[in-house]
Amino acid sequence: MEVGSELTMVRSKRVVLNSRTCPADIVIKGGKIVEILTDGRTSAQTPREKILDVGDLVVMAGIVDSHVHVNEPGRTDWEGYWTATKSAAAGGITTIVDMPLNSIPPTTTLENFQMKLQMARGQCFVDTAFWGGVIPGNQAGVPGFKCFLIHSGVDEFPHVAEVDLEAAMAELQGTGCVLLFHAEKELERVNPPIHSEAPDPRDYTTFLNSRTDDMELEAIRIVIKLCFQYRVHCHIVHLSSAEAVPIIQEARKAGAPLTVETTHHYLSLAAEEIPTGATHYKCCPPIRGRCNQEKLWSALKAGIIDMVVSDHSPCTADLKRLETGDFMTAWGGISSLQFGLPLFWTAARQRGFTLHDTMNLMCKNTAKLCGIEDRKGSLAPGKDADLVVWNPDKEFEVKESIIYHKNKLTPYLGRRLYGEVFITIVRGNIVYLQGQFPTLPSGEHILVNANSAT
Ligand SMILES: NC(=O)NC(NC(N)=O)C(=O)[O-]
Ligand SMILES: [Zn+2]
Ligand SMILES: [Zn+2]
Repeated sequence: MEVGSELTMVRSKRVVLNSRTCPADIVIKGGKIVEILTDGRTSAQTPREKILDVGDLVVMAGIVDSHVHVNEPGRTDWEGYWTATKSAAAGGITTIVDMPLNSIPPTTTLENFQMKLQMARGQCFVDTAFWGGVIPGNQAGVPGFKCFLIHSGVDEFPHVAEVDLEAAMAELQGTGCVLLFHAEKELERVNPPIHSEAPDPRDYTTFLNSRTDDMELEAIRIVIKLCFQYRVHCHIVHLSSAEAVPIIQEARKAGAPLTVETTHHYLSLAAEEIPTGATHYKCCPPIRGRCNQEKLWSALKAGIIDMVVSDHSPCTADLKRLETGDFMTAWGGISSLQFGLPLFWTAARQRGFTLHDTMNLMCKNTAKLCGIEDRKGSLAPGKDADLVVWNPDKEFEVKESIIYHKNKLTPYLGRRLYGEVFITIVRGNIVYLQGQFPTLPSGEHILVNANSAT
């Protein structure tokens, strides 16, 4: 079986279905799943050609990573569609959803959106969807939105004030669209800590103390208030502080249309292990302590956190300031797109999470957030034949030679992970086969609209 070929059936002894993991034949036609045959059933449609039998390898719905910064156009040297979607394919991710910032121009107008689509065309190894962006004054209608309550890290994507949010949410009322929040807020410090001498910027705790839990908590309180006030689906991206879990839980119990994600960094890394000057670990909100990490895992297990994404946010190596190790001026963002599944699984398998939980947290719920669950995120007749074939029991090392995204600078270099991806299939096409890629990318561009995939 060679890369690029269009399959007609995938057979495995371990297919992750909605209710169980079992032997099954997935019959594919025209890029769609037409039948899933279990319990030894065959059907008249069982095809005779292009059958891929993967034996005991796990077959799961392709991952939908709803939080990826592809910085093309404008900062393609940070990350572009070719390298980002190649990295996604190598990681079993069959759809990425591109954030509206770090590209120049940002996706804050329909015209800028058209430009993004143009740049993505013919460069995508996997399907690519797009979020729009809300910044002060642009409450124009674009599908699905992201906004910041604190400086975004790039000047061309300013953060919003509550008054901007009120306008945006009034515009969104009744549209079924979701508003995503980078929920951190600068706080006036009544009596700021007086330091005898300036804290060392190379020391991770200096950065950690500049992005405290209460900055997330205050921002999330505002999101919850607006969520109730306007009854618009609000989504908190990359939750880092577990201190916010109780108020999120309480708001959801009270019926707030609120969802929340966390990222692989907060689940796999802890402040205590970040070396001095290791600015490739810098992201906003920051990676917090081990105790916080355990509470995030508990919230994930309890279903209070709905999904796990990468927040792949690369930049050029120089912006990471590794030579000075200055956390305060280094770019905030971690590269990790390709390793999401093994990162999550390596830790989750020890905490009693199942393959089924993994599919829910990384495929089904993220597809639902983006309004593309009718065609992505789980295995069922009628859905796109997006599959990842992987071995949960196979350990491998993150080596620079296997990293496909542009910025090879990731905190996970050298780490040994469980869950090697072998084959990635997008709409019936093999787009990755153990280190090989098709000559022509096959990804298509999906407009993210909470109402429908167009
Ligand atoms: N401009 C960014 O890419 N920001 C991102 N940076 C992080 N997470 O450190 C983000 O998601 O906020
Ligand atoms: Zn963010
Ligand atoms: Zn982000």
